[in-house]
Formats: sequence, structure tokens, C-alpha cells
Amino acid sequence: MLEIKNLKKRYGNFELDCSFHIDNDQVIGLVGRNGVGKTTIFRSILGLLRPDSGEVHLFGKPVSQLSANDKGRIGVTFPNSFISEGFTITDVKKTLSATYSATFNISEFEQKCEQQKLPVDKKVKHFSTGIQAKLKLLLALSHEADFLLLDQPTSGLDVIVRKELLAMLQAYLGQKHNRSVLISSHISSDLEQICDFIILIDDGKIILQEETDHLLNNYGILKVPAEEYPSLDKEFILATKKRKYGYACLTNERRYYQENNPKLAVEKASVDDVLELLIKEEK
Ligand SMILES: Nc1ncnc2c1ncn2[C@@H]1O[C@H](COP(=O)(O)OP(=O)(O)OP(=O)(O)O)[C@@H](O)[C@H]1O
Repeated sequence: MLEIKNLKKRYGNFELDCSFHIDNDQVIGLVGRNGVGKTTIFRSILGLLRPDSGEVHLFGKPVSQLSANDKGRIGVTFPNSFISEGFTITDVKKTLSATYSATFNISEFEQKCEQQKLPVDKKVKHFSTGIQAKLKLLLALSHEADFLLLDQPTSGLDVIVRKELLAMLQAYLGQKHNRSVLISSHISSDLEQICDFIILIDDGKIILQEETDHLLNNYGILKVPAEEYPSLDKEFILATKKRKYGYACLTNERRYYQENNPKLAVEKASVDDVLELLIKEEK
């Protein structure tokens, strides 16, 4: 579906330098702090910026060679871009019909707007934040896109709306095979629920790519008292950070430490825990 090879883009001191790929039917979550390059990756995939070097292939073609038909197979949400604020749902429907004449299903769209309680006659600018976010996602899902590029679709939303958005996305993916997603979020618990793989990025570089289930089942945080740290078996320790009680150590072999160090506090690691320890590593 998507292949990114040695993609480089420099802005002043910041340099994006990454490679990864997405297969058909895969949902990949991109997680990282503010300003680490997530949107730069999204914009590169859409051909909205020219990389300094490297390759981005989508649907087997360099993105610069995608036809209008290929571009119609991409569904997108960006945090700061939206349809004209003066539009109503009626205007939105007309635009979608004109843009995606072959794939936009108006009755299905109307049905989804009704299900999600989108006001039909109100201007989009008067929609609440949650309803605007739902409309954004509905737009991305409205034209049979095979590849979804969702940049922070759940940002700034309450837990109920976030769950509703994720359910909409899951329903869409469940309808048909060969649909893939690249989704970014600062709320990694959202991504833990829906992503097959998680990519952690920091300062323009990928610091970890891991299957979500593997990460949640095998990664762990060891809480090691300072006096025990020197003698700790560090074979499967990926990163360490000083804490008040001693050291927090990230492992990708939680059970190894649970079995061999029964007195040690060994907890499951969330995606946030992993990110925090990897980006602030102290050896
Ligand atoms: N057009 C541009 N001109 C100059 N600098 C830019 C430009 N676009 C991005 N940057 C810089 O590149 C870096 C990465 O930005 P990017 O928007 O990709 O990060 P991000 O991970 O998406 O951040 P956020 O989570 O806050 O949206 C930042 O330092 C940003 O200031």
C-alpha cells in the first residue's frame, strides 16, 4: 500500500529521516511529541511537499505520479484544514458528489450524518468541536478510499466522541478488505485499541516500530530500587530513566524479569510509557 524509503526533509535544525511501509489491511499508528515530524510525513505522502531525498510510493507508484483517480482512493483528515466554514451539510454533499462522482454514495452519507446527529441546515462553523471532528472523518470515509491518512483525528475531543470516531473507523475498515490506515495521535490509548502496528517517532527519526499486541503483551517497566540497580541483569533492558525510587527500566521481555526477579515490581507498559522512556533515555 505505502512504502517510504529514506525520506529526508530538513527545516533548520529539524531533519526528518525515516523509512517504513504499510501493507494492505494494516492500521499503523504514528505516535510522537509535538513537532517531531508526523505532519511532515503525512504531507510527503500526499505530495504536498518536496522531500530533500528519498522515495514515497503509494499504490505502487511514486506519489508524484498518482493520477486523479489514485488520489480519489486516499481519504484524509488534517487537524487545521477543513471545508469552507460557511458550508452546510447540503453544500458538503454537492461538493463530494462533484469531486468523487464515481464513488460518493449520497444516501449512505446522509444516513451516517443522521446516525451521528449532524445538523443538516447549520453552517459548519457553528458545529461543536466534536461534531466537526465527526464530519471530518465522515468526509474521509465517504468515497470508498483504500488508504486513510488521519492526522490527529481525535485531538481535543472528549472520551465519548473519541470512542464514537474510532467505532466509525472500525466499521469502515470492517466493510471491505484491503483498506489501510496511517493515523497519528497524541492519545496513544486510542491507537492501542485500533492499530496493528505502532511507530514511535522522535526528532524526525523512528525510534521503535512494533506490533501493538506484542508491545502490550511483552513490554514492561521495571521499578528498580537504586541499591539493586547495579546488580540487575540488563540483557533485555532497552532504556533506563532515573526516578525518585531508583530507576525505571523499559524491557521488551516482561515475563523474563517477572520470573527471574519475583521481588521486583514489573508492570505492563503502555505506548506512552515506552515512548517516554525511549525519548528520555539515560544510560
Ligand atoms: N513549512 C515549514 N517550514 C519550516 N519549518 C517547518 C515547516 N513544516 C514543519 N516545520 C518544522 O518541522 C518540524 C516537524 O513539524 P511537524 O508539523 O511535522 O511535526 P508534528 O509531529 O506533526 O507536530 P504536531 O504533533 O505538533 O502537529 C517542526 O520543528 C516544525 O516547526
